[in-house]
Amino acid sequence: MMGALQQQEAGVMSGGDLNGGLGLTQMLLQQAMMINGMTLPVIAVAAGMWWRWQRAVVMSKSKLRGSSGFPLLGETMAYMSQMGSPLANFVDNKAKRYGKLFKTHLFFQPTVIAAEEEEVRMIVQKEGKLFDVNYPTSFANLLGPYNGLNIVGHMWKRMRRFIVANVLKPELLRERVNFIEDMVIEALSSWEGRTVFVEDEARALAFHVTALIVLNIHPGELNDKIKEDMYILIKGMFFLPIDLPWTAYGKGMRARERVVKTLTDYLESRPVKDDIYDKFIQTIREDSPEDTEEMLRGQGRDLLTGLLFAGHDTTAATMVFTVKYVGENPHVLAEIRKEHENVIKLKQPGERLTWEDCKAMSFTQDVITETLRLCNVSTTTFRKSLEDVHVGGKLVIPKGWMVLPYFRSVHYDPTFYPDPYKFNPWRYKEAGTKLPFFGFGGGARLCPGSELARTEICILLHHLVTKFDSWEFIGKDIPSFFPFPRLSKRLPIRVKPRRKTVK
Ligand code: HEM
Repeated sequence: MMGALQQQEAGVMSGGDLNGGLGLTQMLLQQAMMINGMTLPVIAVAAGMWWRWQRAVVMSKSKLRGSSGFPLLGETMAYMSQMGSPLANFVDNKAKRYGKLFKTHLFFQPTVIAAEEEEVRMIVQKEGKLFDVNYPTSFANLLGPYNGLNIVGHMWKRMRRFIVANVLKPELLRERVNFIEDMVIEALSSWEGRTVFVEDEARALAFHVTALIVLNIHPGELNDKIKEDMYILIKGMFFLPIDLPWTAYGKGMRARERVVKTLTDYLESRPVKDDIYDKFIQTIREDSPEDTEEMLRGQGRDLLTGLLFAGHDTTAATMVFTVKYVGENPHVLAEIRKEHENVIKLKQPGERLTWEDCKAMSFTQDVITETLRLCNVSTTTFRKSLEDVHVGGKLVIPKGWMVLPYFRSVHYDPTFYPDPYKFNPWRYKEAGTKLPFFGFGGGARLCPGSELARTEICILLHHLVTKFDSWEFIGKDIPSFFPFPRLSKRLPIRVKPRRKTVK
């Protein structure tokens, strides 16, 4: 006669439902409890000890110093709790204790964090050789499996080449400058005499620019629909992938379904074809003739979703913090205004701002760099080691570990940035040499949208400082930095019109 366990296995194996729907695991648990009330706690303790031992074995492979924290969670909670603060408490404290290259255990993975400039640079520069991207599963689920941040090797190189040559090429972006300027002028035309929430304005502006460049659509109903769902989707990316109706991730997944449907409907009915989507699909079709139509469409859609994500919230957050820092520092406002008024003086009446003007305004560019240094849009990025990495003959990063090059620590390192919490755009000129800056990442994955983002912010600043004398902050805003830099009140301001006009 078959024992109870064998019968269960037979039932499960044959897809049967012998015990009113009970699965094998539940039956095993039930039996364990029936045998002895003490068995379950014993199994739990033994499993915990085995797991700790396993983890200790894995962690000991790296000769770095560090700690592995609690069972299962490791040091994830401590790491996450610092994310809302502008300061890297967790990383700084660990670096003080263990050195600037240390080991820990995060998101169920043995991890090395690099907080020293030299190692941070090495990690981003060895992309595809010693390291590859390793973004959380929630990114792939919400942005789509073919999005640029989750693909590697040939597929990634092909997508990147395409983006650089067809989407973010300076010649193409040059043509968009008038459109960006028109949008800024229109937005600012209603700012006088009311409280303006800069975050709302910046998010709308940055989204409209990205949507025009990526989808070729202008502000309107379709644009608003995608924008609202993209906000929900993006929020979900930074939480554990637990798909329940009330979790941020679950809401993000529903928003993704809506974005995919909206995009699919739009792509089928759009009046002008031969756009980014079509060109990309054509590129892949020629390169990988074995890909099915469904795969091609998926890759096309994920390219669009990935760009909509990468392009707008990052830029919007930087706009908001630029307005905050410039408004709080009258001497910076005066200097930036001088630079922008000089540009106006050299122009004929009615002549427009150009891409070249923006690139040539060095103080403005330093203001943007300083904002990105302080406001932490990108605190780190996610990598994994492709092979054992040795430093000084010691195995420090074993193959397959998660690696976080910590940009924020470099940006706040007083060796490079004296008085690091001070907003000081002059530091770039004074330093003489190039300061280490990872606001747009580094190496082969360096942000291809940096010039577009800088131009958008420059145009916003141009009209802000030449139309308004200053802006007053309404109430006290509290900054938070997770998942993106935000201000608790969305930066409400009241502008003071400019009394003096140039020329
Ligand atoms: C201030 C605004 C922005 C910031 C701070 C920013 C930051 C970054 C960073 C740090 C990375 C590197 C990620 C990594 O190494 O894992 C990156 C990649 C990327 N960014 Fe940006 N970005 C901004 C604006 C934009 C814009 C406007 C676009 C385009 C519309 C864009 C498109 C991309 C793309 C496609 C990638 C992936 C590149 C690759 O994997 O090869 N970004 N960005």
